[in-house]
Amino acid sequence: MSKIIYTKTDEAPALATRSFLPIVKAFIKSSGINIETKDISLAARILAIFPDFLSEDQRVSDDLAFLGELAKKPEANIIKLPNISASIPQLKGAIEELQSLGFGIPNYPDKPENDSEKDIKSRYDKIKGSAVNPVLREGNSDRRAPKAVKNYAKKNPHSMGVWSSDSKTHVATMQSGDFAHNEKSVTLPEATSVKIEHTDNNGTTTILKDSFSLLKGEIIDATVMSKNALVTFLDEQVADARKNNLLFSLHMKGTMMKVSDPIIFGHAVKSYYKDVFEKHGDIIKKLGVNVNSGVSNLLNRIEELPDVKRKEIEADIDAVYKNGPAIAMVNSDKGITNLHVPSDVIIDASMPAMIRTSGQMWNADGKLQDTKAVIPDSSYAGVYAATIDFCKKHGAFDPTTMGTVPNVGLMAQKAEEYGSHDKTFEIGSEGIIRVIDTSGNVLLEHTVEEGDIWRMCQVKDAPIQDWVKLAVTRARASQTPAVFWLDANRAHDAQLIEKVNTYLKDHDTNGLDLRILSPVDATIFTCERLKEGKDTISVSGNVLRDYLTDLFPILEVGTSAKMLSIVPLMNGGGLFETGAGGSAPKHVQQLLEENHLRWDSLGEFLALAVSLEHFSEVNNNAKAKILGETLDDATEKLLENKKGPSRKAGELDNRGSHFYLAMYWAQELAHQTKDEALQVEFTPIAKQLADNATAIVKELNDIQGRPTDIGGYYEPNEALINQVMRPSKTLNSILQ
Ligand SMILES: NC(=O)C1=CN([C@@H]2O[C@H](COP(=O)(O)OP(=O)(O)OC[C@H]3O[C@@H](n4cnc5c(N)ncnc54)[C@H](OP(=O)(O)O)[C@@H]3O)[C@@H](O)[C@H]2O)C=CC1
Ligand SMILES: O=C(O)CCC(=O)C(=O)O
Ligand SMILES: [Mg+2]
Repeated sequence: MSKIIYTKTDEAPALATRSFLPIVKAFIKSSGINIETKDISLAARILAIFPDFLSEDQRVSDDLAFLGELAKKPEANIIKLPNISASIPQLKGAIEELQSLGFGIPNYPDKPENDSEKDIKSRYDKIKGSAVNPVLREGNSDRRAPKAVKNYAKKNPHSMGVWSSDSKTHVATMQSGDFAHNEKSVTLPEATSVKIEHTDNNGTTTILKDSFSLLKGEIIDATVMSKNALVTFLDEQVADARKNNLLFSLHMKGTMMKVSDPIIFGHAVKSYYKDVFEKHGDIIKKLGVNVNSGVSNLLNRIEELPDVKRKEIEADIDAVYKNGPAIAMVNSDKGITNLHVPSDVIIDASMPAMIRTSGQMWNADGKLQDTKAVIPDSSYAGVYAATIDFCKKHGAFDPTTMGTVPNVGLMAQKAEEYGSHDKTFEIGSEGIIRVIDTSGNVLLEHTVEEGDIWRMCQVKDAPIQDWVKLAVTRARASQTPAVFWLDANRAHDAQLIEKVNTYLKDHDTNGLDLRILSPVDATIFTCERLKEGKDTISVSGNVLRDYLTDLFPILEVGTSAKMLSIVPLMNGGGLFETGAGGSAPKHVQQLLEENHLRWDSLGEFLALAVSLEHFSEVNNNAKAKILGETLDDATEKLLENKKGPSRKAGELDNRGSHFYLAMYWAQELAHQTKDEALQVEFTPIAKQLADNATAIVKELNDIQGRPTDIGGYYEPNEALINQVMRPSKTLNSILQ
């Protein structure tokens, strides 16, 4: 019999799991549904790849590999919570914590000096960045705001910063020399294998990637970001921000684009702190500073220097801030800047948050200020530029009246840019890069210079067919116009457009409003409709899937955590993601400081309901269907009664909202009449929960306002974390 797999992840979602999962288990126990937990936290993923460094009893199974295989099977039913996509500083933090707990795992070698270190680094690099989602996502993406969520937002709008037409905020992006402008693309007429070669100016050829196979109909593309063009662009933007008194901010995806974007981030660090790097270049080099990990790496490394020298460099860093431009802050109280670590400012969440806040970001004085949003590659920057222009012209969107933008995203089987890590290279020397097939044909070729970033992407044909089908299905089911966000002038998109036109013919599209528009035109079209209260499905590639499923939800309902996020797996299984947002590290901090967890598990409630529905269909289990339906009703009631977590200690938090969900769920089960056994089982439970509501909420709120301890960040202590997340004796005993 199949089961539901629940993932254990990191940070706020993992805390929430300790409170929510016991409730779920108690509710489904009598219905013949098995739930099993798989640990894909950063810590578990590290331990899983170093069995040879661990004692027998410390070893853990590779749950991610297991789930990756499961995702390809029809019986898959996985509830996937957000996990950390680790930047190098986070990875090192996790390693240090695990070592301090007695796990003998090796350090991360920044510059491996022998084969053993190379092996260690390559193992760690597989865990780095976005390493979970691409493995599990064996299907395309269907993300939308459920009606109940949308209605709640209309009645209880979140705050929206006003937009004025004289805002100086703007997007700065490259006009040439970037990935967008250098892209080349072909569709393969037949299956083949290709290798990637670099030939330098002396004719010496190096294999960058050995032969790997490609399928018939697969679209491949390759492109290059010129280092010189990038550095010139960044220098100009720093100067322009200074001149116009704008905050300098950089927005990119250092986690998902884990090879290319940290390099670009490093160039931005060097550009912004140019005076420091010019004056102290030798020492910085000697210290082995890794700029790609952000300015925090420089700050940590100079700690090793004698006081006088360290103070001199610190003074020069301060001078950079003084001479400007001012830099956007992640946390102005703690002096954490936009360039501290590459994982703090992630474009999918950072740009929408800024657009929601009148186009402003925080400066060092803790005040909001107009911003230059630097998005080096121009492939998708125009979407944000067009949204900002729209807000300047029409003012901020109004959550009480605006429409909604569901997304159908092409993402299966590591589609497009997000699958390019193993084919991305920082170029060592001037020359030519070629993608060559087994017959010696050159499929793609670029002239490159030292320091350029070259990458190749693929998207297979079957996922494209599945994506087109999903788009038509959603357009039909919701009777909503759907726009393919594809740019006929972009090499990759031009190939994709041909396929879209071909595969649309496989479906009945009669009466549907389906269009293909460039991302900028699609933004304008969608925003105009959105403002008028009309809905428009965005059908997009993998990067825009990521960007748009934060952009519109954050504007519409305040956070992407409230999204229903389904991945119908191509082999028939279901992957149910919980919301579209991340793991919000600052929520953990608040829990530790004041024992209040403001993480909202709404996305998890929605995901569990669809997972139960899927379970019922696959296993012919009528009870699972009822559990799913009643859970949805309970979620709606939770929204109506405003029992989501508050931001303030002493008020209802994540744990309290779980209690209310449990109570409403029990009440719905007690009221339904389709299954008598469930009704009989849950009637007394509903009564007990309701009778004890005041006491339970008091137990859950009274403990707040004081620091608490869970014994670790990446690998918290199980006993402590369970205690902290389940503090109500009354609730625990009812669940029992
Ligand atoms: N699917 C996955 O596994 C994903 C993982 N990530 C990872 O998450 C981490 C943080 O990413 P980041 O870009 O900061 O994005 P987050 O979504 O974690 O945070 C952005 C902001 O959204 C709000 N928010 C998000 N989720 C919730 C929730 N459930 N309840 C309440 N508020 C919420 C909070 O804002 P506010 O202050 O306005 O309340 C939060 O500060 C990174 O490690 C990233 O790689 C990111 C995206 C998806
Ligand atoms: O996997 C990740 O790092 C983030 C995923 C993400 O942001 C998304 O899918 O929306
Ligand atoms: Mg995202």
